[in-house]
Amino acid sequence: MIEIKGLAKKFVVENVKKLSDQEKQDPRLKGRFFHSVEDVNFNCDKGQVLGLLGPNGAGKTTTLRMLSTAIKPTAGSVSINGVDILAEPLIARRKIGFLSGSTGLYGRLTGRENIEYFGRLHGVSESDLKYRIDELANLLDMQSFLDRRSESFSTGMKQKTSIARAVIHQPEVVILDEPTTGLDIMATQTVLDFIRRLKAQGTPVIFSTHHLDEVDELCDKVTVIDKGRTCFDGSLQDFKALSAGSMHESFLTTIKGAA
Ligand SMILES: Nc1ncnc2c1ncn2[C@@H]1O[C@H](COP(=O)(O)OP(=O)(O)OP(=O)(O)O)[C@@H](O)[C@H]1O
Repeated sequence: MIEIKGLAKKFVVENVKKLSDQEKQDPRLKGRFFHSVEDVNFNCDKGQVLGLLGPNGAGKTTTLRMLSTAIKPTAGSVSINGVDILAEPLIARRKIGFLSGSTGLYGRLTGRENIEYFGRLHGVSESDLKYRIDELANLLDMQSFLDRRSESFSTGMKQKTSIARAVIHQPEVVILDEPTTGLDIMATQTVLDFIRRLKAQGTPVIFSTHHLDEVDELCDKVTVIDKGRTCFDGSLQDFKALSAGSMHESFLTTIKGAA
């Protein structure tokens, strides 16, 4: 179980002139600080999949980067199965599998070598590593390119390799930032099936997306963030019930309600 309470993150703005017009008018800009995330709350239980939604710039990536321990919150708490990630970041890091939107692979290494490298960093034994990589390559349909240098990979190949790398150590919680962005229909389905399998194994999965059909297909829970604040947090059924029409209408209702 992962529990997020009152999460906040502000960044120093070096030069206000460099902000976009939208950011200059954003109420989160306060003096020298841009408060990207102001008050985010949600939790995700064993075997649940949570879809994190929100307009561009809402604070989804900043939130997920805090959960992954990549950046430190200004305020709030995150606990994973009772471990406070701020108090014990090293222990927490082993419990988390994180796919960032900009995860770079080492181009000179093959897909397999990239995954092995991360596995070793996480202390996975050599025998487990071989077994796990074979298993992940099967699940993510990677056999045809696994032993090629990753510099020549397509977007889908890179994303599958990055996902395998993120979960090589069998984390207790999986966090994926827009895992299907830029993927074709087949690769998207492979990634969605993979998330479904994590759920079946009891692993909580939190993923951000702009695709409401994916949320409908996979999620038990929905959290909507707008301007750095949680404006909806509930079950998929409750989210759908916000509107008699489509999920798009439900989404717009949560955003309008927050305005
Ligand atoms: N290091 C930083 N310094 C200053 N501002 C930042 C920094 N990182 C993010 N921001 C700002 O915080 C806001 C939230 O950004 P974030 O990337 O979390 O949004 P998002 O919801 O993931 O958006 P998208 O859907 O477009 O990916 C944006 O206005 C962004 O420019």
